[in-house]
Amino acid sequence: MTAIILSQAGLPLFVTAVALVDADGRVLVQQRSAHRSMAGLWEFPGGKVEDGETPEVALVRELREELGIETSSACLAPACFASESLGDRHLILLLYVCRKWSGTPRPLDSAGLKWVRPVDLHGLEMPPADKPLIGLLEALL
Ligand SMILES: Nc1nc2c([nH]c(=O)n2[C@@H]2O[C@H](COP(=O)(O)OP(=O)(O)OP(=O)(O)O)[C@@H](O)[C@H]2O)c(=O)[nH]1
Repeated sequence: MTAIILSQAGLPLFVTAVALVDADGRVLVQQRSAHRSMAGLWEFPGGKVEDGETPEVALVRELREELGIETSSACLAPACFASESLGDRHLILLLYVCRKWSGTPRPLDSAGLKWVRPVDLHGLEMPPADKPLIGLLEALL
């Protein structure tokens, strides 16, 4: 059982993200653009869960906004999560796996996209919260 630690600033920050997996077993990552925190790092597409949203609804929205693709909650399989301090907030990062969507991903809100084999995620510069997720994802895919 994992305890969720509340920061003094309030509730943890819930972020929902996805490993889109293609027919060759590769995973899509996007590069954070220059104007954002952690610029240049590679991350899984996704974002903050807004008030009134489930993590799945938020992820469907984020994939439309960030990549221009369509999927549905039923196509999002919960995979693993990370629990990491961001300093002033505590991040809970929920990672899903998705193998079914329509459209071709485009970098609508990032500096670029690339498809990588799960083992090659270890060689990418990713946010600290993502590091423990890589091995878990490798074991699942
Ligand atoms: N989408 C996504 N966010 C991640 C990952 N790993 C990770 O630490 N995060 C963090 O989760 C938050 C996601 O917020 P967001 O994508 O909705 O918004 P944002 O980048 O504009 O946030 P910002 O205010 O930190 O710049 C960011 O603080 C981001 O750094 C990841 O793999 N994917």
